[in-house]
Amino acid sequence: MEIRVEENPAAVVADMLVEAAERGSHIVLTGGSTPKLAYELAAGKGANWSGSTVWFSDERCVPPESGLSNFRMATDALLGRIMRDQRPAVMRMQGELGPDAGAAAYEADVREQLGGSPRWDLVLLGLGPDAHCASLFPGKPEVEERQRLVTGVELAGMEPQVPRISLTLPAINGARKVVFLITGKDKAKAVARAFGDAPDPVSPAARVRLSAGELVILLDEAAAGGLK
Ligand SMILES: O=C1O[C@H](COP(=O)(O)O)[C@@H](O)[C@H](O)[C@H]1O
Repeated sequence: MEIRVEENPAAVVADMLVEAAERGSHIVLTGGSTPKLAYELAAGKGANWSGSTVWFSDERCVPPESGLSNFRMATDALLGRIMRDQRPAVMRMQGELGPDAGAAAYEADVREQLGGSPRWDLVLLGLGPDAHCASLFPGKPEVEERQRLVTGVELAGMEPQVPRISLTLPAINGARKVVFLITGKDKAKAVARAFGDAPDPVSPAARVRLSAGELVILLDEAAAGGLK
C-alpha cells in the first residue's frame, strides 16, 4: 500500500484516468462528491476514451437522471464532456431496478465481459466519514459477501438513505490497481481507521487489500491529519 499526500490529489487522479483511458482500460469510477473535480479535470484534457470501458463502484437506487445518481454525476462531470466519437463504452449500474435486480443485472454484465474473477485495470474509490467505500458500510452484511461480485444494499449506513448497488470486496480486491481519492478534514478519522498503523477491520476500506495489485491512497493534507 502506498500512501501519498498531494497538494492536488484530484489532478493526480485526472492524469491516472486519462492515462488508463488512452490505454484502452477497464476503469471503475466512483460516486459521491469528492471525485467530481478529478472528473472535470480529466474531461478538460480532451483524451480519446473510445477504446476503454467505464464501470461503476456503486450506485444509489434512483433513476439515472436523479441528482443523487452517481452515474449522473460522472456523466455531467466527465462522460458527457468527452467528444461523442471518443467516448468509452459505459456500463452503468441500473439503480432504477432496485438493489437486488440491479445487482443481479450488473453481476451478469461483469461476468459476461470480464469473467468470474474480474481484474479491472483501475478502480477509483472514495471514503465516507464512516469509513465506507463504494456502498459497503461498516457492520453491514454486504461487507461479508464472498461469492457475489455485486451486491444489493437495502439499508445504506448514511445519507442519502436510499438502497444501493455495490461492488463487493472480492470484486474490488481482484483489481490490478485501486486508487482511493480522499480529501478534507472530515475524512481524517476514517483515513486513520482504514489506513493507519492499526487498521480497524470493521471499516470496509480497511479490508480493501489487493490479492495481486497496486493499492494507492491519495490524500490532501487535511485528510492525512489523523495519520502519524
Ligand atoms: O455514497 C457514497 O459515498 C462515498 C463517499 O462520497 P463523498 O461524497 O464523501 O466523496 C462514495 O465513494 C460512494 O461512491 C458514494 O455512493
